[in-house]
Amino acid sequence: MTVQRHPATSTVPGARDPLLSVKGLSVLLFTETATVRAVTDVAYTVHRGETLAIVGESGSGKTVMNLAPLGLMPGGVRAVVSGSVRLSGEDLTQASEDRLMQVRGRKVGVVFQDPLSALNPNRRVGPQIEEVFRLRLGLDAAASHARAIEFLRMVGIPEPERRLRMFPHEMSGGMRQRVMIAIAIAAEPELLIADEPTTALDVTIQSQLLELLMRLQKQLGMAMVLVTHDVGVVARVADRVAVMYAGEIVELGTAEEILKRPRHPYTRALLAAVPEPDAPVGSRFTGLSGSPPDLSNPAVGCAFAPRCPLVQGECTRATPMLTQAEGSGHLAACWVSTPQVAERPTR
Ligand SMILES: Nc1ncnc2c1ncn2[C@@H]1O[C@H](COP(=O)(O)OP(=O)(O)OP(=O)(O)O)[C@@H](O)[C@H]1O
Repeated sequence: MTVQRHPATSTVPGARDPLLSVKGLSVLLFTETATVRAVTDVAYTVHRGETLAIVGESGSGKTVMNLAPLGLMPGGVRAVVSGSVRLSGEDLTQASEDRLMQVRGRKVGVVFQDPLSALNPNRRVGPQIEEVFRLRLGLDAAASHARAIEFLRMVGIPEPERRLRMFPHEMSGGMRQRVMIAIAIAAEPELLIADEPTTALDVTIQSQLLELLMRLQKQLGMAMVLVTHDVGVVARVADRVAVMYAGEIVELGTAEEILKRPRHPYTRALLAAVPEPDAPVGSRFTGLSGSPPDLSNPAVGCAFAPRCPLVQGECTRATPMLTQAEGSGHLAACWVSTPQVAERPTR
């Protein structure tokens, strides 16, 4: 087996420079009818070998935050990215399109929710995987074929030679997702971004795929950013959690802190229906009453204020910045729950 851990992954999270360091990241999307402030001034880090879960309601900016800096915007919408996104020190916001393509293939692997949209339905699976090894690693046809078999085995697909001859629609959803995972890790990336990788599957398959991701992460020494709606997944997999609301990170801390002692009223509301910190996989965050704000027309103050049970005067006057609570590494952006919170400069 040629697959090995990245050498630096014996690092304890926090002990060295982060693998990914995001600062002041904002993303504007220009649609035909509006300018959407999809992500506003977010900052976070991901250390080697660590798993950061990103949670938040639909439309809160989780996908755009992760994919726009890599030049991957669904629907071909024009995205303007500002701030810095450093991967092993290299600022991706300054990278050329060619360089981003290399980064996507070799340094960062991406697994999407729907593998059917990422696989070509008209081609057998084998050539699609083999192509990845040829293009990303420069292997010849025989070596690519051997590697494809090796990687299908690694992601738990039995009889890989036979599966390589199948079309995507001949496989189950879980198996297709395993194929996507094999493609994402083909170049043994340092970072795996998994955007709701198990959402469309039944709970047993979800659990198996999570086990697989956790095993591969250890084996390859990858860091993982996992976008999820499932509190059970967070409890099982995440080291740290970032909670997003209306394009902003409103709370950031260890999984234990966030699940046991959430500070932001939004996080508390999300967790309300599943308060046990060791919720089983399949326990989704709740639907909250009210709707998130229109990101093409942001209001003054805290974006959650119109839905917040703790709202007070300050909340509709100024935007709270993500601020560390005294004596902990746990950050929240809330005037009420985090007394030392700072005001965000006007946008
Ligand atoms: N291709 C696109 N064209 C126009 N607007 C988009 C596009 N993709 C995302 N957006 C907008 O950007 C904002 C953030 O969307 P994003 O997909 O990042 O949210 P999300 O939190 O990942 O949601 P979900 O959990 O449903 O995947 C939303 O207002 C969304 O409508």
